Amino acid sequence: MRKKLKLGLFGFGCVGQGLYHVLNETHGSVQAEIKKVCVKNKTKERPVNDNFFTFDKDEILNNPEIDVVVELIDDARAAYEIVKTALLNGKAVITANKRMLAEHLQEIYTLQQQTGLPVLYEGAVCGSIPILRNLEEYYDNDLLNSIEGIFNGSTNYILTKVFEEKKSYADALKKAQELGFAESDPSLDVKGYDPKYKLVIAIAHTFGLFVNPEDVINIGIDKISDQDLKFARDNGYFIKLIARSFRIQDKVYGFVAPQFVEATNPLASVRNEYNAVQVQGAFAEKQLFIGKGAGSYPTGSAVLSDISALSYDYAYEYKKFHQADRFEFSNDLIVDAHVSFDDSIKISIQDFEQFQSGYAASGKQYMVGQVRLSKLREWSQQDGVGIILAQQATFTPVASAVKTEQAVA
Ligand SMILES: NC(=O)C1=CN([C@@H]2O[C@H](COP(=O)(O)OP(=O)(O)OC[C@H]3O[C@@H](n4cnc5c(N)ncnc54)[C@H](OP(=O)(O)O)[C@@H]3O)[C@@H](O)[C@H]2O)C=CC1
Ligand SMILES: N[C@@H](CC=O)C(=O)O
Repeated sequence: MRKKLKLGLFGFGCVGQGLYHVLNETHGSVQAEIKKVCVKNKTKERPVNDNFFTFDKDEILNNPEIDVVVELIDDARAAYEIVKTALLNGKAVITANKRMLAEHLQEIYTLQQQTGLPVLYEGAVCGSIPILRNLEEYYDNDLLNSIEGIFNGSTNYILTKVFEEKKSYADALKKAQELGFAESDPSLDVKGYDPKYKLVIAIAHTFGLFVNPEDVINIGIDKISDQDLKFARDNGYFIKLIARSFRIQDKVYGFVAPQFVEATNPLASVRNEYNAVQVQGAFAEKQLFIGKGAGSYPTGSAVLSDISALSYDYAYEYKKFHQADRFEFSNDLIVDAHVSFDDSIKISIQDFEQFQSGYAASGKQYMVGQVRLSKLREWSQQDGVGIILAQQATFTPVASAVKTEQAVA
């Protein structure tokens, strides 16, 4: 028997309004009713009756009639307090707040165990793509080797407009904001934080590992230059912001970085705000999910699906976390990268594990080769350094590179 759920909604912006509309469009097939919506700004005009709204969070959190809190606000710190209080007050939770989840996932897992109440968050990872429930249910017995793809709609939209339509970066970003794709602080998108938060959540459900987001390297698209775009076009490549995590023996690696991809790579044809997630299992091999990764209705539909799942008492079991395999997160990796930097910056051939080529043009230097991930993190934090991973980049654990060198010697 499906339960009829009484919802308390936090946030009535892009996603909150998307949920409101998709829930109304289901005409009762999802048995759920929004009882109250808590918002922040007292002077904002609302598209529905004012009686629907409150500015006092306790009107939802302390309301015994409400059994599910749907948290869709743009403030990760406030969201954490809402989610924690809701659980402690006996309410199930649905959230799309990837930053809050990534920063508190282990604690939220523990709170679920302690309270026996579920927290669902399909909308937090790649919008409308149903990846989390697939990782939990479909792939529960497959040994997964990697998960990677385009995890951010805004940057994919910007790259599409800049690369294919030759729009300016600033105009493309402005449009992504107007369309509701970008975060309230768009630097979270363009600097690669948002896809990193999603990757951290995906890692928990792929490898059963709770990783601190600060340990995961994120390089964004904000330093991609006209010269990089020209290089890509001249060679028949696209540039995509790729989040990836993979397992080599007992180590799990994960990072976000832009990469040159060949036109034949399936990710090259994923355009605008679409996202793509490629899962590789030991037995199923490669499978690719594509769908809208941002926007009001696509994300609203993922939240609606979580509401529907709650109506039949679905909860994540964190199956990979409970499996016997224990992995350790590591950044000790060597990758192939193109590095561009202003003349004033000190990067030399010796910084590379293996130097492949280099040249100087228009006051900038360009170097290509194999470099440690930790070096890329250091460089990515400096103004005037741009980093793009090579097409078909190889990823070599530092330990095995050292062993190979010793064997050669
Ligand atoms: N936009 C997208 O495509 C996607 C967004 N998300 C995530 O969903 C969440 C919401 O995003 P989005 O809808 O785009 O954000 P918006 O900026 O469009 O809306 C944010 C809403 O949160 C409300 N709000 C902010 N702080 C508080 C608070 N302390 N208490 C109550 N209400 C508050 C705002 O109130 P007010 O109306 O009064 O200003 C507003 O209604 C974010 O975590 C985002 O990362 C996830 C997937 C896709
Ligand atoms: N800002 C995010 C919104 C969805 O998660 C994105 O652009 O992907």
